[in-house]
Amino acid sequence: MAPPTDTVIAMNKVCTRFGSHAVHTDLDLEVRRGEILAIAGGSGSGKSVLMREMILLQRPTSGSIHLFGHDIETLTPPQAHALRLRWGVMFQHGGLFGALNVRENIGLPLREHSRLDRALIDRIAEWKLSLTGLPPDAGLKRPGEFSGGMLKRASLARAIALDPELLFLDEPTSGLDPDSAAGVSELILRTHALYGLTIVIITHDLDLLWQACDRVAILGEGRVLASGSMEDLSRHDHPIVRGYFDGPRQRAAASAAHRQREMETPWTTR
Ligand SMILES: Nc1ncnc2c1ncn2[C@@H]1O[C@H](COP(=O)(O)OP(=O)(O)OP(=O)(O)O)[C@@H](O)[C@H]1O
Repeated sequence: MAPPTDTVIAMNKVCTRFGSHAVHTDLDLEVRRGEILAIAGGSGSGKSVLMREMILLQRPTSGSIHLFGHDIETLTPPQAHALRLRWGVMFQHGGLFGALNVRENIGLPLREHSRLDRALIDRIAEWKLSLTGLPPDAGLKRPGEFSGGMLKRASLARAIALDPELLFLDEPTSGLDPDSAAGVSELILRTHALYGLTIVIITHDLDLLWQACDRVAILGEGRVLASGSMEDLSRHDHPIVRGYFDGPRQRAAASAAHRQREMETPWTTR
């Protein structure tokens, strides 16, 4: 049966095996239109594999996946191509090409998938770059000249080059100092508010989970152990879920989120 129209991604009874190693054994997950959903879970719990399955880079061993209402098993190559244009992906390590400058990197999806001329593509790339808070001259630099936080911003600019409906962010704050991580977290919220996107984030970052995400799905034991808001999950008693709430770091992240909510800036009203 097709999922409801406000469901962007529906995964049912997904199993994923590599030889005898079962990564997902019975995984159900729904991504709803307009939400920011985080996928969290321990190392090796299958978060990246799950994302690769969502973006058609990998097939599950069994189970069903519907993307924008389309069963991936019945997709023709042109349908798969059309679907791929509806999402943008920010990879963990940026995925920018070192031989191109940052503006050319951001313009790459437009060069591949549109007939716009070079000058217009450059203008659009500069606009996307400015949305991420990078200075105008940043576009002429090579990715190798950027700090970790700047790379994440440039990579986000490329992910939104084609104005996607759906955005995948793989560890968007990993490896960043707390200030840069907070800046990227705020940028995610601003991008979400500006474009009304659906966003799927893979992250371990407690501050990001608390401050930016509508729902969090926690993976473990081959499935989604629990999903809901961080407030909902804080009442869950599975030991892996408790790991996100018990301990000084966990409590500090929760208190910071509560303080932030009280201050209520325009893009942190959730
Ligand atoms: N192509 C592959 N071939 C064989 N095993 C794989 C392959 N891709 C992933 N795996 C295995 O699947 C499991 C889940 O990997 P995955 O990268 O999804 O974990 P993760 O939750 O993203 O972990 P981390 O947080 O450390 O990045 C791991 O045991 C990994 O070794």
